Amino acid sequence: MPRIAYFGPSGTFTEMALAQFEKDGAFDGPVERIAAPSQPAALDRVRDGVVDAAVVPIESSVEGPVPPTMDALASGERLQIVAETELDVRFTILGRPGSTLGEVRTIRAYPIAAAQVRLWLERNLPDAVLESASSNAGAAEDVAAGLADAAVSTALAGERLGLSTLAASVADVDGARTRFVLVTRPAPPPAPTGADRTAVVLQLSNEPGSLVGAMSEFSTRGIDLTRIESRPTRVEFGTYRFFLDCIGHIDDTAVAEALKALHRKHTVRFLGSWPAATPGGKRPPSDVEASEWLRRITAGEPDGGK
Ligand SMILES: O=C(O)C(=O)C[C@]1(C(=O)O)C=C[C@@H](O)C=C1
Repeated sequence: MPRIAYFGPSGTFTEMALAQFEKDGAFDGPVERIAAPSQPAALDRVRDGVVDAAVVPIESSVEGPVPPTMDALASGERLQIVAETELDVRFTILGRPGSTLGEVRTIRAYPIAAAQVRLWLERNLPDAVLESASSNAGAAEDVAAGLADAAVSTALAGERLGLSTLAASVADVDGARTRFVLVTRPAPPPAPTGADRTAVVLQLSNEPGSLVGAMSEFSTRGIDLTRIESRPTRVEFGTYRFFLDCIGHIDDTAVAEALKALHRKHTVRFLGSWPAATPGGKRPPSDVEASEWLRRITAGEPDGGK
């Protein structure tokens, strides 16, 4: 049975994302779910071979990148993203049974969750002290242990721990979604579907124009970049890594050519090509017609007039 780590403890959105991958048939059969205390810990278990894969959150439509995931993918042994799924994110405010919202003096939240309910907290719990928790389900465990009065959490965590719902469907931004990825040790990427995403991390040489030059490897080939993030290298002040996502698969000639061109000049970490959960954006141009033209002219045949 495959062993799959996830950012836990049990009851996180990340566990729901793993359940979604299971439902979508990402694994051959049942899996053993293994909770990890953080995203880097989940990914290290993949590196150590303790688990076959890990599920981690990577991007929120409200808060953007999930930094611990990005940093853990950029350093250490290379891992590869093989699938993604997206979930609607609405939080449940949990308290101990019998408690009310009016009694809440301290509330715990995972920072990325807190940022998604800031306005709600200002309006509904203006005097409560906000404290940091290790995850959404970790916040609920803290309430169950008596460390805080309330948690910004999930309904699933509330059910598991027998807590009361003080407020349901809490979100500052309607339609908020988070994207989660399934990560394995390096392996041949899943076959192209025509609606794929490719991700790399670039370590650019510190020269004028190197970022523009890297971007132009994509733009001149008609490749649609869907995300650009920078994170400090943490080695030298003022040096950054760039995370780039584009539409297309490494089997698409345009994408492969762009990555080869980047590799010639910079350090490129390939994070994978995998099917996009919500197809969109412009596919890279096909290479079929141009290759056929090249074949004709090198075979001494008429060039087709184009
Ligand atoms: O999986 C969880 O429940 C988490 O605590 C993580 C996480 C995240 O890091 O984005 C997941 C979804 C929400 O966007 C808020 C928090």
